[in-house]
Amino acid sequence: RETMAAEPGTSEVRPQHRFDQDSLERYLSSRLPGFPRQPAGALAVRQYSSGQSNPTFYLQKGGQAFVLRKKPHGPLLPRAHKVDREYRVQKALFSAGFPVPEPLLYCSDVSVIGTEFYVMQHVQGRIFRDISLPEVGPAERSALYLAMMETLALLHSFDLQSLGLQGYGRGPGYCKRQVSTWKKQYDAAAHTDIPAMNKLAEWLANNLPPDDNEESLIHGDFRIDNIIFHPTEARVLAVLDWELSTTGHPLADLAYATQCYFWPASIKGLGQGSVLETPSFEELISTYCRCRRISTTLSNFNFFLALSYFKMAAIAQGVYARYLIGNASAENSYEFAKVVKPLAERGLELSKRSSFSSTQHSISGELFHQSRAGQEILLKVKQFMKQHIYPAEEVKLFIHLNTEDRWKKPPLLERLKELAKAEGLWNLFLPDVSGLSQLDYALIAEETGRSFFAPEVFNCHAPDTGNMEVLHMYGTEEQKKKWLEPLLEGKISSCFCMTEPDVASSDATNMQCTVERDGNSYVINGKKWWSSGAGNPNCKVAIVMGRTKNSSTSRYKQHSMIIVPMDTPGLKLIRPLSVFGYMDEIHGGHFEIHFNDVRVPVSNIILGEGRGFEIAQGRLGPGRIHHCMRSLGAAEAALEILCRRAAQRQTFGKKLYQHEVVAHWIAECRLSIEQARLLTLQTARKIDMLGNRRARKEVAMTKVVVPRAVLKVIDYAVQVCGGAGVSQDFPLAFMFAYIRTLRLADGPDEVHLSTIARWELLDQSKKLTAKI
Ligand SMILES: Cc1cc2nc3c(=O)[nH]c(=O)nc-3n(C[C@H](O)[C@H](O)[C@H](O)COP(=O)(O)OP(=O)(O)OC[C@H]3O[C@@H](n4cnc5c(N)ncnc54)[C@H](O)[C@@H]3O)c2cc1C
Repeated sequence: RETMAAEPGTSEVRPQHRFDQDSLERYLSSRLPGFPRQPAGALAVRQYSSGQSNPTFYLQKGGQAFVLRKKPHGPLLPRAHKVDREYRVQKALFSAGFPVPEPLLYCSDVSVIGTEFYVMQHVQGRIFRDISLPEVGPAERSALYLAMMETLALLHSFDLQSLGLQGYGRGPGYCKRQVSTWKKQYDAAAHTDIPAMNKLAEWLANNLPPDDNEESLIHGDFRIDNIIFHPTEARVLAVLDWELSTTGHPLADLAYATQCYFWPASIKGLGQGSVLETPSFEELISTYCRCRRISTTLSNFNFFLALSYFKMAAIAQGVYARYLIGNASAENSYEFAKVVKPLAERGLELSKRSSFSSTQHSISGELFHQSRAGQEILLKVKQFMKQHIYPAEEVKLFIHLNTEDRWKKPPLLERLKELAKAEGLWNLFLPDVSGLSQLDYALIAEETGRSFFAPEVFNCHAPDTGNMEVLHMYGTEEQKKKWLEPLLEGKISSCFCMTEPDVASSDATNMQCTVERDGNSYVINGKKWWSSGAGNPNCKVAIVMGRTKNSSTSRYKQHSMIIVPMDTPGLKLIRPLSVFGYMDEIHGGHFEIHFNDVRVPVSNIILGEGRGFEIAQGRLGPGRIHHCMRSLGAAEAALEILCRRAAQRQTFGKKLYQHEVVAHWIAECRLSIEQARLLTLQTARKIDMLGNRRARKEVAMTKVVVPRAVLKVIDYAVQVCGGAGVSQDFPLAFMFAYIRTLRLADGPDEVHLSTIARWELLDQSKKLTAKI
């Protein structure tokens, strides 16, 4: 016989499952197209160790691999082990493009290997036996679980008729039948009395859901270890083990797939031992509901979870019964006797829970009411981050920063942008386009701020956001068509040129750059620096602020903003500026730009001569809040790094977090983040209710408080990580450099503090006047 390349998870065929391999080989040679005929007697067979029901075998001959599933030998429980049904459902699903192994041949002739069997294609990929997926990082784990949920939603979306599976199930009343089937199976296999099992059966029978006539194709055993994933991507290649598939209520599959979140701590070791923390239960539910376009508030989900536990308990009892008669297909079958009672007890407990929904509650979520659309988009963004952005960051994007192409946009970033756009996660920062409030968007911005790359993927990154706001609010139709539209589509990017090297620009009236009318043109002369994004190869336009000669005496009416295409003669990129040594290439860097007689048409002026300060005020309010929320996302990411490191490393006989000083730092970080977030949300709400101008004091307060709070968190995280914290192995140094600039950019702290004091004094004087 052939020596077999090792197939993970297989062993020699167990004695009780042996069959006539020569007979099988002869049969396959004559019936299975493409099965290698020569040399005879070379078929190698191994048995998969997992799976408690229909024994499954790995077949190999002539470099080709197949999988065979058969009924077990000996007496069997009624209605179980129907391999012909498995074959039929796989065939229908494969034809519909659903990920299942291609079924190749079914044999009802028991004379071949002693029982019915079928053969399917062998799919090469990853199977995770431990549901907590310890072999992958949190981002990949989330991505894999979310892919699994999307696949489940796809399964439930099929129309039975179009699959040709009419009559596959037994009609309406699935839940009722399930309760009675599993009760019968349990009774047939039970060897001791377990009161919780009886009570649970009774509760289920008396609390059947009113919509028990729903009929979708359901899998019946939908778990992560029944899925083959792509070898490197978070993509489902095949769903296995269709023995329990039928038609019925889809929430039964969903509850079964998410039961691990409620798994009793006392049961360990049956592939379900650890509680899954990432992704959360809510995320799985919301992914599923989004894909099926149903509400995330699931009524009667307690019934389905209780049913799941009842079924698990009955299956465990059945496996144990088969073990007692020597007919179980896995080696650890005897352990199943111990789990029946705790499973039944957990089922009873779950039956009493009143509601399950995917709405996540946090202190800020309860105090600040998000719109329904805001909640949904936030959840979609969270999933997108987990499914696409974190895995991309882990494997590709950070590596790109160290290549010679680092000033170019990595193609992966462009692909992610397309994906985000297709999902409608695009231009969320602009209320008139997204329909979101500032409060809604503030929470979304925080989520995207966890990654350096995410804001751009969602077309929500500075300075484009601010420039788009300017053009949207103040641009002419022609300006909008020419520049706003391609910016909104993400086809081009832009920069904003206000700060100058030769004058203190926190007082913008110092500005020296001139914008002078000359016939049908404006001519721009001057030097700018810190023009963020100007080095992006896609940066096609700048909004430039400069001094215009006019008759007004007000210091704040001497300046104008004007649109300057980057390829206008006379505009020259002089040099990129570094930020604590970082060039920030992926965001297009920060450039010094000189303008020498740069001539643009008069139609490029925005709003009109002398209106520059007016525009700057309108531009900076919401933008500052978004920056602050994004940086809170970075603070959360830094605190996560801090806590992980504190739990991993040990000094002087204790884990780092066990030293009280480190524990206090952790607490301080949490205090800072919560306080800063509450202020930011409060400001966002005020902008929503009263507009930018009336929220100026709050905007200034937020702009001072948040960067300070976030820097404090990052600094503690650096301290706890030791030398690693300032190295390229951790993102903390880059985070620190970036957040530190927020205490200068968009106005230094001192300017904002002066603003706050001015408004405070004004408010106090109003109070005094009111008292008099
Ligand atoms: C990473 C980064 C990106 C940037 N991106 C852009 C961009 O895209 N476009 C753009 O135009 N600019 C950008 N800037 C520039 C930024 O907005 C300016 O640096 C900022 O406005 C301060 O101006 P300045 O550097 O000229 O500092 P100055 O005005 O010289 O101020 C220096 C210091 O003086 C003190 N000071 C100032 N005013 C007062 C006061 N009233 N009371 C007490 N002390 C005071 C403060 O401590 C202040 O930090 C960016 C800056 C950085 C670091």
